[in-house]
Amino acid sequence: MVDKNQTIIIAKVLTAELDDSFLLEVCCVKSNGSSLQTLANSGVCQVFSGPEVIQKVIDNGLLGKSTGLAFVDCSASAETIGVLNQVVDFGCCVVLANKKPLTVPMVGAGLPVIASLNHIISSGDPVYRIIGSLSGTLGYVMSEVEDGKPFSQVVNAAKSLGYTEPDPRDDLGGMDVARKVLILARLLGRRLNLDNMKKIEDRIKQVSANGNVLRYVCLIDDARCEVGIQEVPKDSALGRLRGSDNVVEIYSRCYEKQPLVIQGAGAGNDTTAAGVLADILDIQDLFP
Ligand SMILES: NC(=O)C1=CN([C@@H]2O[C@H](COP(=O)(O)OP(=O)(O)OC[C@H]3O[C@@H](n4cnc5c(N)ncnc54)[C@H](OP(=O)(O)O)[C@@H]3O)[C@@H](O)[C@H]2O)C=CC1
Ligand SMILES: N[C@@H](CC=O)C(=O)O
Repeated sequence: MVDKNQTIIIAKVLTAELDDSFLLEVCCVKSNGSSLQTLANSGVCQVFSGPEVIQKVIDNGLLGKSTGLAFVDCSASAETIGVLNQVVDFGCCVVLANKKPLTVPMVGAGLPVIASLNHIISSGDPVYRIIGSLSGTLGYVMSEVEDGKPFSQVVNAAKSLGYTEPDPRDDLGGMDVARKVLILARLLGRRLNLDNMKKIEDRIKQVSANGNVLRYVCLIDDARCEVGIQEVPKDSALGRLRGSDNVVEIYSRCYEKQPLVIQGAGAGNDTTAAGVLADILDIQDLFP
């Protein structure tokens, strides 16, 4: 286990399961804002400081596929990309919540968006269009501001509820959604980069009194891959979204008139942790 400053190495990592009570202790230390160093006397682990320890773990072959250990990146950092490349080269299985490497992490937190899309793709069903709202933070902010709450108060609440990225500007500026959409477009075989994404102009001021609402919408079709604020009917699937819910509609040959719809909580610590755990369990069949 690694945070920005320390690495914990469990003594019997290759032979024994991680003890639940120790895991709980680690969670308590982190949520109290204390240092992992406080666990040094637990007798369960050794605690090291500095990034070079991770390199030692890699060099000692602890992260090869044959060890049965997976590498799980729950940071929001681009600094992990070098380590990720190395462990992938060793044949180690990787699970990502981190979107900065721009390769298949979770999209929609615990929602089965990637799994459903992979299912459609592997059945040979061509996907024509994906439309959705994929930011728990922006969904929450928009519906709370609609209800008359002040923007700054709502953004603070979104952060304390665990919806935002560590730096909420990633959500508010649309970059977090842009990463998710790029990841989906790449799954469809589109060779795009973040620079290719078109940002629709801010149209907040133009919302009329005709029953429409603003939603941060993402759209992928043959011609477009775009994210931005759109005015949508209040009674549409997107308009009805409340709180941190995400919704994704997938249109394919089989789902031509009635799209496959995935909807539910798209941000939050619990749903994200459940999604990471599901991904870890999914890869266990790959181990000998
Ligand atoms: N919250 C959500 O609803 C969802 C989040 N995600 C993704 O999960 C990731 C984490 O989000 P969240 O849990 O909210 O963020 P937090 O800031 O709460 O947690 C990030 C953790 O990563 C650690 N970390 C940061 N940089 C490094 C590094 N270079 N090496 C090792 N550890 C590092 C931090 O260490 P330290 O404690 O020392 O700061 C911290 O413990 C993000 O990529 C986000 O996009 C995905 C889906 C939903
Ligand atoms: N910050 C993200 C969390 C999930 O990726 C969001 O608000 O949707």
